[in-house]
Amino acid sequence: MTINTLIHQIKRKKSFLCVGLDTDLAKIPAVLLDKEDPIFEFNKAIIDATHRFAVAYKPNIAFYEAHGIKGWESLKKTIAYLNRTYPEVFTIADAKRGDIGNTSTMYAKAFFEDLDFDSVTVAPYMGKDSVEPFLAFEDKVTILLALTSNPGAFDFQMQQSKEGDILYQKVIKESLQWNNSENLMYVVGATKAEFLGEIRKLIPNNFLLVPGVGAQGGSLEEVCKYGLNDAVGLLVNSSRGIIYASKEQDFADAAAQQAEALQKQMESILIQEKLV
Ligand SMILES: O=C(O)c1cc(=O)[nH]c(=O)n1[C@@H]1O[C@H](COP(=O)(O)O)[C@@H](O)[C@H]1O
Repeated sequence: MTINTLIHQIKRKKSFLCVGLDTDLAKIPAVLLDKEDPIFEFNKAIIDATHRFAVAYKPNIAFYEAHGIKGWESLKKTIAYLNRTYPEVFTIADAKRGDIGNTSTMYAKAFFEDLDFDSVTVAPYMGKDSVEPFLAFEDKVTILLALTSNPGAFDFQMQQSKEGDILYQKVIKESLQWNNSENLMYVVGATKAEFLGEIRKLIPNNFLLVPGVGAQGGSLEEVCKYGLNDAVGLLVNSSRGIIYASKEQDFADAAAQQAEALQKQMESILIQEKLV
């Protein structure tokens, strides 16, 4: 899916919600555990219940890899279901990959060709040659970690060099020089909303993937205040806050209610900002 199609979907659904599929067997309803593939059954029910309110889905690959071949099969079935049933949604493989060039090419093939995700999250710290193999897929989107939501973001990303550059800002500035940088999105944690104004000065047009509302305590209003641009420019992710709204049989309805509540907040902000 192109970024223009994503923008069209955001305006149509009046939502920039991304639902995170961080599916944990210890947290899903017990009734599903007897099924042949509980992770897929859970994901399918969540997707069917929430797709009206969301424009993107983001399976976090760790939750699948933890179960070996069976987990990878659940992931394959989930992305195939999304692509077949809801081709209008944007899909994100949250894999946080990046390695020497030939290895990155193989990661890119895994997520873009074999699994056919629209995008993948990539860690920038091995530099240009580790990211360009992802950018070489011109019809796909590479999502670079800029300023992450976790407390450890201050360990390295916020460090200032002698020349005065802050590391996450250097990552953004340098990456704009790379081939096909128009296919880049950036991760900025909702817990770091106060930095979004500065970030928007560097990248007024790129989309930002913003995780950290809900369970991590980030505020949607704060994120929108500094992060919105003329094309909306935001995908705000919530995982646990939506998918684990109930551990009972009503889990899908409960997830839909949480997704709808976020969508309604987004809709009123979009209307207020005259973006829809
Ligand atoms: O790349 C990400 O999506 C990501 C980056 C970041 O800075 N912080 C962050 O929480 N994430 C991911 O976003 C999701 C957040 O989940 P919840 O806190 O449950 O909404 C998890 O899958 C995280 O791995």
